[in-house]
Amino acid sequence: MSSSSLPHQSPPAAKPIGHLSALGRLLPYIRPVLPRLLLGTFAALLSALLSLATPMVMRLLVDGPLAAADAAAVWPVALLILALALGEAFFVFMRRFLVTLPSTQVEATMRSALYRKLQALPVAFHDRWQSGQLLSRAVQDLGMIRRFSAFGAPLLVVNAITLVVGIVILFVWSPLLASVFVVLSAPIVFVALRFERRYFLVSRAAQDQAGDLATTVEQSIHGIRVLKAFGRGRHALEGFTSQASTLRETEIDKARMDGHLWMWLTIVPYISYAVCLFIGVGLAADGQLSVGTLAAFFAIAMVLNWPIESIGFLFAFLIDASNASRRFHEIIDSENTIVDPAEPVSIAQPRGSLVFEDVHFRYQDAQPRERDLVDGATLALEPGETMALIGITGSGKTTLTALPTRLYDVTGGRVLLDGVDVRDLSLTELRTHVAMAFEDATLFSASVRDNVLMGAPDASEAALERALAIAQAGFARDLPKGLDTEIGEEGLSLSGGQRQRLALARAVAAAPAVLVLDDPLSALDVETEALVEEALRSVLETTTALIVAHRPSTVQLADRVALMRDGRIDDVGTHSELLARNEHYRFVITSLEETERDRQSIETVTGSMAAIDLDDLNETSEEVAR
Ligand SMILES: Nc1ncnc2c1ncn2[C@@H]1O[C@H](COP(=O)(O)OP(=O)(O)OP(=O)(O)O)[C@@H](O)[C@H]1O
Repeated sequence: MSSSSLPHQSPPAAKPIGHLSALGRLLPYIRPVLPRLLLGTFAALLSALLSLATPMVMRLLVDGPLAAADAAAVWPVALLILALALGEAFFVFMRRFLVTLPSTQVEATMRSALYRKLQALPVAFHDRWQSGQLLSRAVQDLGMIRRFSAFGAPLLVVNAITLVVGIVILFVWSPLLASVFVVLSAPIVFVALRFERRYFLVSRAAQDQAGDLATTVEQSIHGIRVLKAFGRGRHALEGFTSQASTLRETEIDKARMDGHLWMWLTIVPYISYAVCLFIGVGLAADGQLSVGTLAAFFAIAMVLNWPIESIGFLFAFLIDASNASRRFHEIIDSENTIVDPAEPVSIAQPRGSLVFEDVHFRYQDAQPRERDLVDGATLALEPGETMALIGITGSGKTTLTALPTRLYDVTGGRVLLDGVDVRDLSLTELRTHVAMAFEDATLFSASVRDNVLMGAPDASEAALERALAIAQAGFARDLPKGLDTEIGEEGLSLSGGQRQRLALARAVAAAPAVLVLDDPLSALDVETEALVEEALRSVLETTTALIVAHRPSTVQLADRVALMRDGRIDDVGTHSELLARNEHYRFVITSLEETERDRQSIETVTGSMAAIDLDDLNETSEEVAR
């Protein structure tokens, strides 16, 4: 899927909800730490109010001891100003101390909630969302929300209150000067509104672009072997650089808008001060205003300078945080369609009968005119039966095998386990009864033991040994720390065949009633595959198995074979029955045999090449050269 077609990547055309509503949605996460955050905000408010008190004391100083030339009276006032400054510093410290802890807790709680949701959301959700978009929400957006709750929000509240209190003081001292100051500062509101409209879109675009960039990094690291093998490093770098410069331009756009707003927020108040100074000096000269009041008026106006100037970045901060909240809630609000039923049925002793009953399935992004990918598949597996599933590529085999464990839900028909619709079982119980191994064997950054026992953490050591033996994964014991060896991210330090064998051991260790294997032996060489198949027979005697087969030898492992064609089960029977009666089956088997022959010849050639002595090769080439 092309990245540009993903719905979450482009900024929304219109604001779905306002900034305050978007931030209000964070309340459930903030509520537990709200008292402490409010206390921090209160400390910040006290420090701001103390900063306003200083000019008031100065006014007393100028109109009192200074006007009366009373030097002795200056000292107590100076000490009072010092005390106010110390008080202000103390409350600044208290604000930081009080808000840091709760804001990190908000971030951690939200991150856990996001991770829990991502785990619960169905595979169909993950098909549509790029990993980088999820990653950037989990890291960048939540960091933004933490900083806003610790710093932005308290400062916004405090600065707003400081501004109001400061303006009220100005009005008390000189209604005329205060009115001039307020009226001349009014254009700031229009500038801010214009800024809000434009900044909202650019801020959202930057956050989405950061997500795209994270996706690119993730993909290139994930696919580093392919990039290196095909010499595509430069191409990947060019793509990354182009994305990075797009993000840079967007960030510059943001900074430019911020800078413009900041400029107006600086210019406009200073024009107001200049006019006020002009009028104020006139008033003082006429004796309508004391010199102390005029000095204090400007001292207050200067204190208000910061709350006014900070509106710019705090407003930008608020928009960034509200966008971060929207992006977070886009995940949290995603509907999880694959959930436990209201009243789950339980199967105490599963026998392992698996039935597909007129099953239909189509992916979410399928076009309306396309037929269903699984288009009325009906298939019954008896308890303990091993059924191979074959068909030409794209016939829907992998998709069908994803339905019993509810990786996807059927869009029509039913999948029954021991006669119970799989949607009526709790997901935990269902996935205990049905285990899967995929062709693409994913392992985690954990020990071999933890990887294998993922589906059965309480399994005994004997069960673990048995699973490893069946999957021919004895090599794991020879790793540096045996089964406690940590395997690298996604098991990339192991060979493809080794990873597949561990993934198969994981499915076997889960001791399920039904085993669904989607071509899990494809990376094994012929001999190892034969050994695994032989060992699997012992498991498969008691376990129902549905095995997607791409090799004739896997087909022979099965009791019966189901032939899938155009999303339906075309025929079911033993290998020889189908060979005798079904032409399409013969065609599929022939093509599997041809593919297998090609594979074996490649293996033989690779094996012989490995056996050639390099000295012989050198001698031969020298002879050829001669
Ligand atoms: N997550 C997905 N979203 C949309 N379409 C998908 C998705 N996964 C598979 N498809 C499409 O479904 C079709 C059938 O895929 P599926 O993997 O089930 O076939 P298959 O028979 O297992 O093929 P193969 O033998 O090559 O593995 C393909 O055309 C594929 O493009």
